[in-house]
Amino acid sequence: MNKKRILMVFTGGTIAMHNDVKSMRAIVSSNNTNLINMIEDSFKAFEIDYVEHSSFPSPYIKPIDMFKMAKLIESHLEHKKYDGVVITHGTDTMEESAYFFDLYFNIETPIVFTGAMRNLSELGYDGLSNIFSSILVAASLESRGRGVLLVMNDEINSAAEVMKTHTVALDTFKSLEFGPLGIVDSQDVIYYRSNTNTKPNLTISKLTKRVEIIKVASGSDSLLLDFLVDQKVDGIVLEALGRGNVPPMMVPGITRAIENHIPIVLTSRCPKGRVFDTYAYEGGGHHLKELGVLFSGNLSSQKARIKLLLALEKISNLDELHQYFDN
Ligand SMILES: NC(=O)C[C@H](N)C(=O)O
Repeated sequence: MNKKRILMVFTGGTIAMHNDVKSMRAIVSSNNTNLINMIEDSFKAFEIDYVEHSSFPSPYIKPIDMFKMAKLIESHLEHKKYDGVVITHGTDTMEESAYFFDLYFNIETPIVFTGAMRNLSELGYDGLSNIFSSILVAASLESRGRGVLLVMNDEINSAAEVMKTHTVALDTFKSLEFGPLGIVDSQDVIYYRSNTNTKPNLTISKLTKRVEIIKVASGSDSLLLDFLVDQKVDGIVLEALGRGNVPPMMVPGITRAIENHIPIVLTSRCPKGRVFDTYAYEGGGHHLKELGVLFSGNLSSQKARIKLLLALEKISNLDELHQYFDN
């Protein structure tokens, strides 16, 4: 039987780090040779091609890097047939890169993100088992057409739903609202449900915009909104209160941004649930909707930012942007 063929792309993160002997704190490894040797020893049942893209701690990864990675993977997939793709990535911004890819790619081939919470020097390094489960998921026919996936701790999550929820725990990645799509158990890839998201096709040919996030708190006013309008950013995501409400002192800033053709996307600082136009008081969701604010369902602010960055490359008209967000 032919071996399944996997494309593995290294981008960095704790999965490829080790402890500095002096400080005993994690530092980036200069190459992935150790990791590749471990993979080669363990996974002889697969044919794996390796791409050493980078060794970034993931806080260094910018949206433009995500775009370049997506292009690179696209060109590999055009030149050779793969059963699946596995991308190793730092966990801090993994949910953003994975969601970027989810919006960008419109293919059946499984793309799986994975990483580690413990580095190569630490007891209980979880990188190898995460890579193993990810290869199994990427090679599984059951994974085709499910969008981009994130596999850690033997759980399979959808890039559109998943979030890093714990600073250090091995089971940090959770789809808080819906639970995992499935699991890996004794080398079996088992799916329990289908994805909830209907994703717009946001395959883009360039990435040029700047979108910032403002977190709303009690007493927030228009200071940060005014600053971003003055800076001429291309879009603003508000991580608002509860169902999607802001203090009335923010309304002048929101109005000014929209008058300056800067789209505003509404998310909630609650980790679960949709934003909705329930409240008609000044600054309430209904009022914000009347002002022209875009609603982003149950996306986190960091994912809504990625969606707006991509959407703005396709469209700048507010009415048409509503098509990408109001669902
Ligand atoms: N577990 C990790 O990978 C965290 C690391 N700071 C990173 O995102 O690169």
